[in-house]
Amino acid sequence: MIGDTPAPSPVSPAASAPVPAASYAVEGHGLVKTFGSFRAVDGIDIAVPAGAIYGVLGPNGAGKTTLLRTLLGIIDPDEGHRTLLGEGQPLRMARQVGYLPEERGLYPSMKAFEAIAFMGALRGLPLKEGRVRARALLEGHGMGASADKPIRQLSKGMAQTVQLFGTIIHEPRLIVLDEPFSGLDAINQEKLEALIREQARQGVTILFSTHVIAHADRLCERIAIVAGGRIRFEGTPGQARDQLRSQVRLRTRVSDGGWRRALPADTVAEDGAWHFALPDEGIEPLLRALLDGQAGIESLSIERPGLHDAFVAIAGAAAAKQMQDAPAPEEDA
Ligand SMILES: Nc1ncnc2c1ncn2[C@@H]1O[C@H](COP(=O)(O)OP(=O)(O)OP(=O)(O)O)[C@@H](O)[C@H]1O
Repeated sequence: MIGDTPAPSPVSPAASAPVPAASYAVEGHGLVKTFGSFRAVDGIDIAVPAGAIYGVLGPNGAGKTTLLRTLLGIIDPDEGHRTLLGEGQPLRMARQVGYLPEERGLYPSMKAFEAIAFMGALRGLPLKEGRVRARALLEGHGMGASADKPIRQLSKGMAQTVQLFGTIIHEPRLIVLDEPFSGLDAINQEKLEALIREQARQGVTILFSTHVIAHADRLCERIAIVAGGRIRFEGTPGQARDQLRSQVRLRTRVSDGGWRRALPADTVAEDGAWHFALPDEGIEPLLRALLDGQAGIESLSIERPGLHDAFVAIAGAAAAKQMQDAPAPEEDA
């Protein structure tokens, strides 16, 4: 579910109306970053629409962190150029960006609200204002009792939430989160998803990397699937799924008859059921043949492929094996 954030229309990229350049919060063109002879980012074009929740999805070592750092201006590309909030020199926009790096780190003896205010100060927010906002953020998210506790007394999930609050305290226009869900339990993952949606509702652009398909599926209006330093797919999760055909599972009481000629050529019999991809013409002609032939339909299901199936088809089974899937949280608050 994408919350109340306006989503781009779910049409194929070819049919999409061109988005005006100013509507992109982040753009990268022909980006290449090598470490020695290794191309960690190998010719990437990316455009993140302003206001979108955008996921960069890929296995460990795919180049996600290097891509995010390159887009942010933390490292310079060997080739290509990027634009952050319309600015060709990304670091100039640092105060309007919130960045949660993959390596987390807070001063253990600092109080939670001070840590948040301190991170805001690094992005230009006056400390006094930061302290007020930090307390409000903590209280607003049920963590008021932890405001004066030193970081070392917080649980890992709470400390990560504090760092996240420090990432957004200066009210950035763009939030970039590198693997924000890793190390969080299901409840804190759910809270983080809610926070991301809340920011997006306020018009903030969210760009995050993940190797958990379920998060991208639930949150993102658009995704880029990255493997081996390249983008293998870019579009909506629905468009990714559309790369595969829906799968039909049919059980019949009668096992043979003239109606079997109507089964598609790719049909396989397994576990007492017929399995095949949904034909282009739909299920209706087959249904007619089954009814006319008195096949005795016991069950029929048509399943749309999940994003995980699409990921396997796009990035390959080896890359998919390295993806870690998380349990789906309960419905959103
Ligand atoms: N500073 C560096 N020097 C040498 N190699 C690097 C450097 N940074 C990244 N790499 C290599 O580039 C590749 C891509 O790394 P990157 O961290 O961008 O991937 P990732 O998709 O974010 O994966 P992970 O989630 O594991 O960090 C990896 O093989 C990594 O070892």
